[in-house]
Amino acid sequence: MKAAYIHIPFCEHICYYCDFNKFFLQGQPVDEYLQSLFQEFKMTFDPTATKELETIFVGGGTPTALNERQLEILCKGIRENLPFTKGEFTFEANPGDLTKEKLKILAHYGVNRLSFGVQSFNNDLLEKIGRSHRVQDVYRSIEQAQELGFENISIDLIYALPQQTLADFRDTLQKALELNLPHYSGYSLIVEPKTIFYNLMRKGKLPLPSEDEEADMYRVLMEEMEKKGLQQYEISNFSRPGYESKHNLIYWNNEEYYGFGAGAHGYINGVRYSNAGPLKKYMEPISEGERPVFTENSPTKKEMLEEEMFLGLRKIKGVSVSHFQNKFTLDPYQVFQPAIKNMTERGLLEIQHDHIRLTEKGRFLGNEVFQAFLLS
Ligand SMILES: C[S@@+](CC[C@H](N)C(=O)[O-])C[C@H]1O[C@@H](n2cnc3c(N)ncnc32)[C@H](O)[C@@H]1O
Ligand SMILES: C[S@@+](CC[C@H](N)C(=O)[O-])C[C@H]1O[C@@H](n2cnc3c(N)ncnc32)[C@H](O)[C@@H]1O
Ligand code: SF4
Repeated sequence: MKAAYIHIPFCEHICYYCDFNKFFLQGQPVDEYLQSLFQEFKMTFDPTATKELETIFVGGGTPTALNERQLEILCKGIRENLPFTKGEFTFEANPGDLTKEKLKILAHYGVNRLSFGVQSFNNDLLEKIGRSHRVQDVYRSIEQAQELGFENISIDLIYALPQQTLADFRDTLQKALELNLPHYSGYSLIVEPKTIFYNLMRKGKLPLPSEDEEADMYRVLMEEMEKKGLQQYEISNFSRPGYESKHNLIYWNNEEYYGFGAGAHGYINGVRYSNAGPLKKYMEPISEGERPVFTENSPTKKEMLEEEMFLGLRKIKGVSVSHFQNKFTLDPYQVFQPAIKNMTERGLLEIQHDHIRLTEKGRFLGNEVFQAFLLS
């Protein structure tokens, strides 16, 4: 394992679309939570399997919702408990909550990549989706971060938001690209059960763009990124060469990683697991010296073959046939013969030298392609 994900499940407000594991910050036992995290590092980390981590990703929730004191404790605890010297160290940040002091703390502890949850450059839309930050906060936070020497900065955008038009999305994209950042993510809105948006949708009160409009937005996203020299390297991710997210590539390459924190998932020594999400259920076992694992599953060979394909096909480069053969001593063309044939005939998949990959049309219908790779 050369990657670690660390989950900070606190937010200063709850966005209408979000179903990640998170709790309203006020009144939460944040200090205790951080101590539990460090205990979890100690009881989970396997020094024989990992000499040095190559990537650390601190996500949430909102890691930057912690106050300065807590943020410093978190960074210090990470550096004291996990072996890491020179790799990619990402923190997710909410544009509104990142003060100069907090940025200085992150810089001091070697954080070298920031991923901002910007979502949109339209203040009306930001309000409608329940964000607390406004466009001005984005500019301020990014400027401050750059002044302090952060240059590997990414922003997340969401499209197909309620009442969003193609013209609006174009405008957001243009403003995002004017910032000249080395990395962008563009996600289409997923209306997840138990979110405020889901309830509105059930009542018929969520005016979403049509599927065609959503596809148009995705097309424009890809076109505009390309025009700016940002290479698409995954269905939703674009970067200047060399600025791909190394951490996320580890997921798509179907490699193992540690997952620490409430609700985090990990993949260690052949076992995929997820931690308990509720804070009490996460912290209690740890206080008794046990890992807070909630679900555990050791993928069978068949599941591993499937995962290799549907994770790998998310990358624009696709799945390397020779790597697949070396890893599994099986030929993907044989294992997945019907799926490859069918999806190629439908123009959703193509073979390029050593790689099996989605066609441009396939990128719009990724889920359909991934499903075809489930072995019966
Ligand atoms: C879990 S959030 C954490 C980042 C930080 N808390 C923030 O919101 O700024 C990570 C990213 O996932 C994306 N995301 C979250 N919920 C989504 C949804 N329902 N549909 C599409 N994208 C979503 C957003 O772009 C968000 O920035
Ligand atoms: C949606 S992605 C956004 C990544 C961002 N676009 C970037 O380039 O760095 C990040 C979110 O995925 C979730 N996530 C990532 N890895 C995770 C893991 N191992 N366990 C649980 N959640 C994870 C977290 O909610 C995190 O905030
Ligand atoms: S999108 Fe980010 S800030 Fe909003 S509720 Fe989810 S984790 Fe918190």
